[in-house]
Amino acid sequence: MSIYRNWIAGEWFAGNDVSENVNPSDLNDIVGEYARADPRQVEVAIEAAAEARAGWREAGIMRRFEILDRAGSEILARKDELGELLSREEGKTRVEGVGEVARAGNVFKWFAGEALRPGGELIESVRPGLSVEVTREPVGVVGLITPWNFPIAIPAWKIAGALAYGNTVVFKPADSVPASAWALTDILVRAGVPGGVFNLVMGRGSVVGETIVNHRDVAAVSFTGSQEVGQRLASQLVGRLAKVQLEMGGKNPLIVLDDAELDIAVEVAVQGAYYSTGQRCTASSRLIVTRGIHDAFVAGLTKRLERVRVGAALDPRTDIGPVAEAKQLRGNLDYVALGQQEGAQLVRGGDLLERDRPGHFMNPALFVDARNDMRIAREEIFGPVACVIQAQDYDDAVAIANDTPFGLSSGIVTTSLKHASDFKRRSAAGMVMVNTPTAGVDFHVPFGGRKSSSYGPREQGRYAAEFYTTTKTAYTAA
Ligand SMILES: NC(=O)C1=CN([C@@H]2O[C@H](COP(=O)(O)OP(=O)(O)OC[C@H]3O[C@@H](n4cnc5c(N)ncnc54)[C@H](OP(=O)(O)O)[C@@H]3O)[C@@H](O)[C@H]2O)C=CC1
Ligand SMILES: O=C(O)CCC(=O)C(=O)O
Repeated sequence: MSIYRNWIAGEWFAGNDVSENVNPSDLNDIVGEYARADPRQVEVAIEAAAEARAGWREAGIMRRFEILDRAGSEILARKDELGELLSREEGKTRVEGVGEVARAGNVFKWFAGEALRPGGELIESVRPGLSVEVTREPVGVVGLITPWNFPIAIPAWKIAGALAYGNTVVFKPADSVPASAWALTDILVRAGVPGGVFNLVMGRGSVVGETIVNHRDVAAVSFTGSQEVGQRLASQLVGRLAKVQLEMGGKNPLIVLDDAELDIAVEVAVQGAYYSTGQRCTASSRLIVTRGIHDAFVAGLTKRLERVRVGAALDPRTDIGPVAEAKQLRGNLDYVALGQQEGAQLVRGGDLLERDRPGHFMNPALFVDARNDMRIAREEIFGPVACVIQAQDYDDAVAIANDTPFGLSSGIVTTSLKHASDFKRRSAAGMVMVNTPTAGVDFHVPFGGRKSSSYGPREQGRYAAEFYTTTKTAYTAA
């Protein structure tokens, strides 16, 4: 098996250490072997990115547009093949894998256009005879650190944004899912991204990630992953006055009101809580249900879960693939045990599933009689585990929904326009959904949350410019 290499300073570099990319649907299937960059190689990548800054700025917006657009076109043209690769390495179903690749392609197309959109303002000065221009400039070398749950879409929205606004990039994907990151790099290289402007450094966070975060030439770091790591990185980065953007966990509430249409409520809950194996920071892990509909909702959801098929990611009959990693599976099972110790009632699933091939399969777990102060209701589990919390009425439901250390996404299922409008206003989350799952977002609008979920400016859409650029105010005397 040939070893996939890192792209550093315009060349493919081998390494002394290699990671095996294992298919979570079949632990005997090795997707590929990927070189891990050593600290010196990461430094070379950063130095190359620093040197490439001026040339990339001068290359101009048409060149940026062409490269990003070309990359987007190839990603879209190869979405089935790349989607299959993604599903093989991460475990989401083929439909989800292909959908994620299409999203990545569209992200590149959108940011290609963004490179061309006019920026800046010409403002009258308060002093006669002066004019003021406010323009945006790239921040410089940007480090991008991404997680395993969206192996191509998250890298895409960070890389495309960084490059569109004229920055150079050092990109570190999660060690367990390098295949999609490598394929994306290969596409960018063939799309014509100049040497040094974009660098791929695969490997472990403790080695590659730390080197990026602590290097003085890295002006900004965009990170998606756990709150624990994100918070630590932020203090290191702020300590040396670098810019930082964090997208971390969620404990997203889905409120179901008495007036909800039951079928819609059940479907929105199943999709939001369990699809993609619950491995989305936007997953609905707290189902907050008012008294009048509670029993019917629990019965409907339990029945619906009987029809959900857990299986190999590439089996067309599968609704929910395996858990992506052994460590994550162990964590999920520990939370299932903890929930029972805390007094919540496990009404379905939560156990390991045997398939014909060895894989990280578990039955989606549903708890009822949970309280919002239980750890299963406060901590991000990041797996197919959801709990139902009963609320007295709408106001009680909103109070419970907002009582969380997180604030990424929230949802409500209701036929009441009054409650829907009110909830959009009162929800303490960065994204609010009405009659649609808390997970699954558009690629051209801001993404991010509040409290412990996010830190720094929003990702995606035009709002991405806040992180990837810095403003300059110029005064000219007539
Ligand atoms: N919001 C989200 O989308 C995500 C949330 N999570 C949450 O985090 C939990 C743990 O998942 P996990 O993958 O371990 O998340 P991590 O936060 O450990 O990993 C996210 C990224 O950060 C890197 N990293 C880890 N340590 C460092 C470091 N010291 N310096 C720089 N980079 C570092 C990782 O590298 P590597 O893994 O390669 O070593 C990976 O690329 C999940 O159970 C879930 O709760 C996880 C993923 C995504
Ligand atoms: O829900 C989505 O579409 C995006 C989720 C996401 O970005 C994440 O889980 O990290």
